[in-house]
Amino acid sequence: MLERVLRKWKQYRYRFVPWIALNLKDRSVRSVAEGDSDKIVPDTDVESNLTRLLSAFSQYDDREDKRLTYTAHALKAQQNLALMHEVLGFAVERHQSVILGGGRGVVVTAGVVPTGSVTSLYPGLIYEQYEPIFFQSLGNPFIFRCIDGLLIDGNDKGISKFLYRSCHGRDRIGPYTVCDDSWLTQSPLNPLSVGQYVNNHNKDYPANVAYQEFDVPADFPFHLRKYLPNNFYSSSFERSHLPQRLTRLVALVAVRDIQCGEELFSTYFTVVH
Ligand SMILES: C[S@@+](CC[C@H](N)C(=O)[O-])C[C@H]1O[C@@H](n2cnc3c(N)ncnc32)[C@H](O)[C@@H]1O
Repeated sequence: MLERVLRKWKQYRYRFVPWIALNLKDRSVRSVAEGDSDKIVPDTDVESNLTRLLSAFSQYDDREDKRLTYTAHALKAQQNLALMHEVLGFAVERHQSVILGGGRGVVVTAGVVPTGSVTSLYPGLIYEQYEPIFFQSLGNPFIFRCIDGLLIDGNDKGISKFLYRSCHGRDRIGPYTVCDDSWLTQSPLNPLSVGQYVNNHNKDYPANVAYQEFDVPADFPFHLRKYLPNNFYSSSFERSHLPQRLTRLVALVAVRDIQCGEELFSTYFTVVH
């Protein structure tokens, strides 16, 4: 009996550690097959969705990554939100959740999201299982666990914010940045980077998006990397013995059409069979 319980427990690829500890009684799970096959749509679709949108941002952007003034930053964020609507046919933004006590959530503020679209991305600093994340994880509800054990810290405050900014600066190549840190502000320059605010579904609000993990291939256009909201905690030198991936992204993919005004809800629990 105990063995069965333990086996079942180990099968959980729980996404948010503190949340699962407090809400076991409310759980409902999304099943995925063995391996990393949590694919809602082919990875190539995720990549083409992204490159289409990021290329549109890039067309209106300077090549070099200068620090913007507060006003210029806010204007660019608004411009990119409008471009998102134009290119993808919808826009999403942070908003008070419809769930009482649910804090912030993410809402479709324009257009309709077609099934299979990338609605948002889960931003943050990526840790290997053996890397030190203890202090960052204290009281932090934003640690996302990937199916293969990688952890993504999507907290936009405190030590998490400090570490992301520091790795963002470390990995600059001359004047160019290889990831985006504007998701740490109120106005992300890539409006997709709000997936960390998506709340867990409940019986009144079933899940309308699901997490899909995606490794960015080495031939991803360099000039678009500055819009990607993830980076590794360890440097490329420290990672030289590991599988080569530019970064890990977690896309929240629509599992049905989502209308304007609806909030996005995911499933924080995933069982791998
Ligand atoms: C990843 S964060 C999501 C963003 C969060 N709502 C916020 O305001 O920052 C996870 C936390 O959101 C809250 N949350 C998520 N789903 C919820 C739900 N269905 N009902 C109430 N609170 C929820 C819990 O506090 C959880 O620890």
